[in-house]
Amino acid sequence: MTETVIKTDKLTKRFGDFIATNGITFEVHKGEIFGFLGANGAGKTTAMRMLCGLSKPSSGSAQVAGFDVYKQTEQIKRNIGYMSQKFSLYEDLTVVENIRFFGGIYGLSNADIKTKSESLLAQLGMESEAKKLVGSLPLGWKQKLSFSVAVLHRPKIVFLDEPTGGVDPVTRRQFWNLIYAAAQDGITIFVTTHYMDEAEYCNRISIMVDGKIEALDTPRALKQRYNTTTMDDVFYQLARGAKRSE
Ligand SMILES: Nc1ncnc2c1ncn2[C@@H]1O[C@H](COP(=O)(O)OP(=O)(O)OP(=O)(O)O)[C@@H](O)[C@H]1O
Repeated sequence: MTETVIKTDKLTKRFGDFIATNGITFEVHKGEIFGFLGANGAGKTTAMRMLCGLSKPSSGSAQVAGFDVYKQTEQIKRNIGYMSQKFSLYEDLTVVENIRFFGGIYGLSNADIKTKSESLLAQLGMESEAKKLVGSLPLGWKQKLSFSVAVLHRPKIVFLDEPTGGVDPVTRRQFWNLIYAAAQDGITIFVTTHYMDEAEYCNRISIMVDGKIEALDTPRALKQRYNTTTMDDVFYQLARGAKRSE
């Protein structure tokens, strides 16, 4: 039977009178690559912050890795990885110092950190960059490194908020190879993106419009339902009626 690692029921976040995330209900399964799409301001980051235990919902319920988002936020944080375009590594530490630092935060032993950093650097082909400052690396490398660090402690789920923003298609493709490898290892991937080619790489996608999930299915089923051949067009058909966009 498929294991459910995220389960929400009418999850809602209000800011005063404004409903940023409006009653979303969905499930994500173990090892799935789940795309969380929506136009700017649709409510994706707000929803993701609640799932990561960083923001308390106004109403509804959610369990992440089996833990409750109201009462068990510390357990949630220990079982997830998180990466956003805005939060990255320490630019003034070297590659290997960053790996050591985050390994320590995640509670890995020194021996484990050493083995993991060697295999991580080999996987990324970054052995000769180990002693370089992260700040001196190209953005695409930083993002790949940042992802690898976010899964260093082998979390059950990794949340990625627009992880590939601003990099070229080749680098984005390489980044997705890392995502596939992590998913193969049983890590569930929850990813927001504005790139529709990336949406195609997901097992299932939800599309949010003005705080609500308007569609949720495989890319293939969504294209059939909206009678089109591209995710771009599915997205456009759903999002064109959106009242919010920034
Ligand atoms: N702390 C807050 N107080 C008031 N309004 C907020 C707050 N955080 C977010 N919002 C509003 O909630 C709405 C949803 O924002 P959110 O950042 O979740 O959207 P998003 O789908 O992640 O958009 P983007 O793709 O631009 O990151 C926006 O209209 C935003 O202005």
